[in-house]
Amino acid sequence: MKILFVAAEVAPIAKVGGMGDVVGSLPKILRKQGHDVRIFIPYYGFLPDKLDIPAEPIWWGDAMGQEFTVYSTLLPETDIPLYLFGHQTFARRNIYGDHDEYWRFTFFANGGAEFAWNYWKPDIVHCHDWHTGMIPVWMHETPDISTVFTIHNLAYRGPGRDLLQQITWCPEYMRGENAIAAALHFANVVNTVSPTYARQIQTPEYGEGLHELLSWINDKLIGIVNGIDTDNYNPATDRFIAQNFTIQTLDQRFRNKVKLQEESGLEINRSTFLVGMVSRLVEQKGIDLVLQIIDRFLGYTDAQMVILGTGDRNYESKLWDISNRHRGRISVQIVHNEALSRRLYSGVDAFLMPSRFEPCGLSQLLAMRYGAIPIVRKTGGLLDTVSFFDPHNEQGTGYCFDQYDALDLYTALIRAYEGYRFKKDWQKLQVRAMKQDFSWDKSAQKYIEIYKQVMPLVNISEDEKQEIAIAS
Ligand SMILES: Nc1ncnc2c1ncn2[C@@H]1O[C@H](COP(=O)(O)OP(=O)(O)O[C@H]2O[C@H](CO)[C@@H](O)[C@H](O)[C@H]2O)[C@@H](O)[C@H]1O
Repeated sequence: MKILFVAAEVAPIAKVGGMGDVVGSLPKILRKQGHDVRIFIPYYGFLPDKLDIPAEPIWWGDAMGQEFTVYSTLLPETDIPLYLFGHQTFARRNIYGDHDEYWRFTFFANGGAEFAWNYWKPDIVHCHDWHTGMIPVWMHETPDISTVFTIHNLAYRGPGRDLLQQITWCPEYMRGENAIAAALHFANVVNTVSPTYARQIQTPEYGEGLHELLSWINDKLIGIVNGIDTDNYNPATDRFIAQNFTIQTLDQRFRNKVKLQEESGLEINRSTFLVGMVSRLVEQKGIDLVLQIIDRFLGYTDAQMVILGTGDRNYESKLWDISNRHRGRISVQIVHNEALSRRLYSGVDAFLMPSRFEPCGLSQLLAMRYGAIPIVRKTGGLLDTVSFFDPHNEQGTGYCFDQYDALDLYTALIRAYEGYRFKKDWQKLQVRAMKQDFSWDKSAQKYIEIYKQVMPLVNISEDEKQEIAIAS
């Protein structure tokens, strides 16, 4: 099958959060399975620092009354063709946060559709989040291209219908009040990134105002849990961490902790309980709960914390204030730093993720991969990927709490703090967490199934049709 991924982010060259990880890792597995997967992203101003891009474009196009160019290169260290949508609106060095965000990503999506119609025609355009929400609308009358739309974050719904009508071709028949809603109506299949979240978004509490529409389309809505790139994120070979280790050499892991304490200005002590967070600092991630309990937690225990993240100014400055009050006990790093994130995953004892909602979450998977025990709220993908630690039966992989409530979080943190004193049990818990299979293998298979389901009939050869008939 020929599949074009269209997205605003791709790791490792243009990543803000988890969507970038997915777009950077799933295509590798799909290509290994013999599918021709290619990626289309904006040509951001910082990309020439990160990869070789030929000076000459491969294609010129028009969308929304503007000309654009497309450049062709490869995703670093892969054979995946990467197409860059070139226009000066993307020449800036940031991905998000500008006043014209709705315009420029709708323009990008339109460019992606033009590219798929006119230059490299895929069987399926796989669209990611609101930035690409209009593609299923534009494509739905193209008989030889189908669309899959993945919701990584429903909280961002993109431009409303009025703006879309002003800036782009928004056909009369289009339904949906914003870019995401339009995608939900017109994509051939919609998925989100865990089964629990796929159910939750059909309720008013999690549906961001779209729960009725999501329930209505539920026969084409599925949840597929994310994987991680286990070659790239491997504690045995990771070149960014101080000490490589495996399950067999877990006793060496403390060197990463000491290094992290040193690097973050914390008191160096390998037996102090160290909790970490790597997160976008936004409402979704439960930062307000953390702010409510942090003084008490540091006051009543001798634990330490390292927080790495960027996001809302308000959260950034409150965390910064706290770090000034508890010097040597908590380190707050307001930067986006991939290498430091790996040193954090490999050095902390426990990893905190008290999300208000969580479509899947990759950070808890990375934490487990690196032997850090997750402390999570039981919601969305966190519920699907972290199981309750039961020391008596030696089961479970982390500490979980139910309610979005500061006391519940505090109790879970204290349980983990106490649990850490029982070194043997803790080590068994680490081994169980590290043994979990978070590779893409199973989930990639599920994506292949949905691609097959929506494969345009006109693109299927007679032989393949016969195979399908036999199989069904
Ligand atoms: N300051 C920083 N420095 C370095 N690295 C940082 C960082 N802040 C975050 N990261 C990295 O960004 C990624 C975050 O991924 P998550 O999936 O946990 O959350 P996110 O909300 O961004 O993703 C959304 O999309 C993904 C993908 O579908 C869903 O899993 C998730 O639930 C949904 O909210 C991790 O790789 C993490 O290490």
